[in-house]
Amino acid sequence: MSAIELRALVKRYGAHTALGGERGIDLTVDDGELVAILGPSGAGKTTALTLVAGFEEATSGAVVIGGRDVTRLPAHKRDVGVVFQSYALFPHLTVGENVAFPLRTRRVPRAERRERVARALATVGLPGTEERAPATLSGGQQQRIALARALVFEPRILLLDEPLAALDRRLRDQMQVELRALHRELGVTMLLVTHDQEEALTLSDRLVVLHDGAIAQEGPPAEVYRRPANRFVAEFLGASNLLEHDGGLLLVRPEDVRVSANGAADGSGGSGGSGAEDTGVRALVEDSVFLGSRVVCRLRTEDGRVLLAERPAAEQVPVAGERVRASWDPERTALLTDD
Ligand SMILES: Nc1ncnc2c1ncn2[C@@H]1O[C@H](COP(=O)(O)OP(=O)(O)OP(=O)(O)O)[C@@H](O)[C@H]1O
Repeated sequence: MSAIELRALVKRYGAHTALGGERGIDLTVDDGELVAILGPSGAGKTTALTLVAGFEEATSGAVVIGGRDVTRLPAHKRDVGVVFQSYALFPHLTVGENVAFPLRTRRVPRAERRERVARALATVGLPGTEERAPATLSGGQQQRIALARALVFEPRILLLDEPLAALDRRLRDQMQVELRALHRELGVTMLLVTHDQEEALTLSDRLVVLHDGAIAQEGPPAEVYRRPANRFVAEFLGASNLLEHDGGLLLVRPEDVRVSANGAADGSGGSGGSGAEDTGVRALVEDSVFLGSRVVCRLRTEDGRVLLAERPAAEQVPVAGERVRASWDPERTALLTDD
């Protein structure tokens, strides 16, 4: 059964349509799935979550949770846990009291409360912190407490709005891994909102790209990345070379651009050899930027176009001023037609 269903969902604020465009949003999230909603600022991501959570009421359409129409049901009756970017812990309450909060409002008896709080804190890797004040914890720890608070009443669905945005890069990477592990362990359905494409690609089973309140594309992350429906999706998901081709735009991801010394035979080494020579172009290396494990080269083709190539730093990488040949496997490209 599907965990969440959005049916022709629309939210307007006055004359402004925040979500739903002309036809409304249709989206199904399966039981136990982790779906990421990705989009730029103002795309309607938070609006979508607040409608599922019940913090705002839909203008039209329906929200169905576990087969039940909850469109007009208040938030606390929806069996949905929510985690926001700013951990929003109550500063005057201890960690234990913070996590116990949803159990209190649900009138769970004291002894059971204590047990479930301890379990939730252990789940997020912070056992025994009940008596601490939130202010004595790091940002990452506070975010884990917020997660424990959302999990403590064992909701069927967890909504996460930019849950890692306030954390620094290293902690964010670590928490991404932990969130995935938690998702696997608990089997809870997760709907996550982010504007960070890497986070969405890393975390989700399925990706929904929002643009101006409408779904631009949805699908498994690798598929959306490799076969974007249009230019907006292609560029939003990562660096893109877009080349005019037969009345369409040919997408070549920078990591698929091979660079070899000018004039050298291309496609050697048995990498499929499917016509790589046909797509090879001569270019000048304008710049070569070292990124640790990778190097990004900006190439200028003979007809004046810029081409980005991203190569593993372990490879022989060309330097600025070098003349090279750039090529790619046609099978690794996608033709964008609907722009
Ligand atoms: N309470 C509100 N009143 C009026 N307009 C609103 C309200 N909430 C959101 N909007 C508008 O609806 C649109 C979608 O907003 P929303 O917050 O859902 O976008 P978002 O994709 O989450 O963006 P961000 O990544 O910046 O949070 C925006 O144009 C926003 O200004």
